[in-house]
Amino acid sequence: MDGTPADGDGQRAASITLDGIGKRYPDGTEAVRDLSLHVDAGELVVLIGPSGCGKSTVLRMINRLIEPTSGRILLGDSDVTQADPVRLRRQIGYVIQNVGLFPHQTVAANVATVPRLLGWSRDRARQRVGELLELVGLDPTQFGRRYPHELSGGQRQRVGVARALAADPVVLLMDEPFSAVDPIVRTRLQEEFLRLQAEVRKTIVLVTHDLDEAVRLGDRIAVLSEGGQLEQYDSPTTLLGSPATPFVREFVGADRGIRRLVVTPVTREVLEPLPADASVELPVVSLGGSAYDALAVLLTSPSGQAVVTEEGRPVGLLRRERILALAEPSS
Ligand SMILES: Nc1ncnc2c1ncn2[C@@H]1O[C@H](COP(=O)(O)OP(=O)(O)OP(=O)(O)O)[C@@H](O)[C@H]1O
Repeated sequence: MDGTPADGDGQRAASITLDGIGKRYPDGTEAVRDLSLHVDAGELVVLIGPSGCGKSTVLRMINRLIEPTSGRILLGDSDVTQADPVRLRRQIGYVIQNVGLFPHQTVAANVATVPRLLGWSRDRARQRVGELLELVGLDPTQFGRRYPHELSGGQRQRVGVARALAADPVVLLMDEPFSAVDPIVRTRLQEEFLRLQAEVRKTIVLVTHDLDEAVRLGDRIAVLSEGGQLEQYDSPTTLLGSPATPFVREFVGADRGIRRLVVTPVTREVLEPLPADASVELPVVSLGGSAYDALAVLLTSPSGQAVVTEEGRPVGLLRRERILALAEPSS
C-alpha cells in the first residue's frame, strides 16, 4: 500500500481498522452488521465464533474478495475500498485451509507466484523463495523442486504460508490455516508459526474454530456471535478470566481456567523457598514456562511438587495447588 507504515526493522506491517462494516449478500442474508474493530500493526488477532457468524466474510472483506455493503476498512490510513482490488490483494497475504497450491507447479514456482506477478527479476524471486522456504523450515534445495502432491499436509501448509509472505505483504489473512492437519502436526505448526511471527511481525487476522488455537496464537481474540456481532475483544488471559457476556462465558466453556494456564507463565510469585532438604528426585519446571506445562509435570509428581529453575539453577519450589489456584476463574 502507498503510505504504509514501516516498523523500525524495515519490515512492513499496517494497522487494520474496520469501521462499522456490514455485508448483506444478494439473497438478503445479513452476514455482518456494523462491526468495528482495530488491529494494531504487527498484532496477531484471532476471529472466533460459532459456524456462520460471519468470520470468513469479515476476513474476505479486508482483501475485497467480498465487497462490504457498508462501512469502511482502512489499512494504515488508506481506505481499501478505494484501492484497486488486484493491487490490494498482492499486498495482502492470504492463507486458506487447504492451502490452494497450484498442483502442476513446483513448490518454488508456487511461492514465487506474487513476485512473478509483480515483475520481479528471476534472480530476485529465486533468492526470495529460498529465504522463505528456510523461514518456514523447508530446505529449498530439497523441497523447491517438489510438487504439492509430494508433500505432507503440514509441509503444504508451510508452503502456503511462505507463498503468502512472498511479496512482503503488509497484512496476512489466514482462514483456518491449520485445521486440515492432525492435532500433533497442528500444535507443531502453531509453535513454528509463533516463532515466524516473532521474526516477521506482520499484522495478522486469523480465523479459527479452535479455542485452544486462538488462546495459543492470539495477541487479542475477537469473539463474534451471529451477524458478526462483537461480543468481546481482549487478550486471551482477560477473555478466559473475565468473559464479558453470557455468550462468551458459554463459548469459552467450563474449562476456561485450564485454558488460561496455557497463556499464564510460571513466575516467582507462585514459588516457595526451596527447603534445604529438597529432594533431588523432584521433577523440574522452567521459570517463565507456561503454567499449563508446569501442571502437566506436577500431575505426574508423586509429592505434587516440582523444583523451578532459571537457566538451569533452582530458584524455588512449586506446589500443584498453586497452579490449580491459577486456573480458578476470577468471575
Ligand atoms: N455468498 C453468500 N450468499 C449468501 N449468504 C452467504 C454467502 N456466503 C456466506 N453466507 C452466509 O453468511 C453468513 C456468514 O457466513 P461466513 O462464511 O462468513 O461465516 P463463518 O463464521 O465464517 O462460518 P464457518 O465458521 O462455518 O466457516 C452465514 O449465514 C452464511 O450462510
